[in-house]
Amino acid sequence: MTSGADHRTVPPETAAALFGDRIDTAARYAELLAGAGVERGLIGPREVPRLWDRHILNCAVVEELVPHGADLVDVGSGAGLPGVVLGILRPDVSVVLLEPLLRRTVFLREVVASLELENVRVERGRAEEQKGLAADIVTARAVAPLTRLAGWALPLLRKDGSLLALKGEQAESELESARKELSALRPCAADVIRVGSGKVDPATTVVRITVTSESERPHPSRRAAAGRKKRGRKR
Ligand SMILES: C[S@@+](CC[C@H](N)C(=O)[O-])C[C@H]1O[C@@H](n2cnc3c(N)ncnc32)[C@H](O)[C@@H]1O
Repeated sequence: MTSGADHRTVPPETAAALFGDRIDTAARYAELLAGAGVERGLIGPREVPRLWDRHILNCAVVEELVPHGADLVDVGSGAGLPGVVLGILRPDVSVVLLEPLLRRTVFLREVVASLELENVRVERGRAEEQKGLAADIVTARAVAPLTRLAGWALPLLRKDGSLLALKGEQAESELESARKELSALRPCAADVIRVGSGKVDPATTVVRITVTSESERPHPSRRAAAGRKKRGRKR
């Protein structure tokens, strides 16, 4: 994959502070997004001047919520946000970029190879169809409404693992209206946090949903059957 230097993708000072010795790799990713990413329609041309502030840095600050050595699945990775950014910043974290669309997985594979990201791999598929993935962290940005997203992500998580959904200003109200459905999916705790204050403006809003039990909540019909069985035994 070729990439031309583009003055609009020169990293701002805040980027150097956040990425440290990974800044050159992050800058190459910005060039790939602005070049092949735009040419192939993975990112809109109008996003190029705000690639760093609105996309890369906004995703990078989520890094502080990712435990050391975590297995991370980025659902609906698209052009690699936030998964590629987190993979660049955190070589200790194993990242799976999960994306159903062929065109996007081709781009993602080229990015991973070009940036030599040994801790990142690409899986083509839909989140709700995954059987073999087990994660400590699932990330998602601009993929689906919270309840649908949680329905896909919570089964992928180990106990104490978290879904980190990057959301906009409506995060609190979205979470409040989703709470009942969330607890029916799997025992979990949820909150809204803002990360990166002083590093990005505005700070990134994340809905965090943490799985609090090993087992999945049984399907209501199975719960009813189990109840009948128990009552039957007493008689
Ligand atoms: C609006 S894009 C966002 C891409 C990227 N996360 C970002 O913030 O730029 C939504 C992405 O989710 C993917 N997607 C849609 N349904 C999905 C599913 N069921 N499982 C996994 N990914 C899905 C789409 O193919 C698309 O790449």
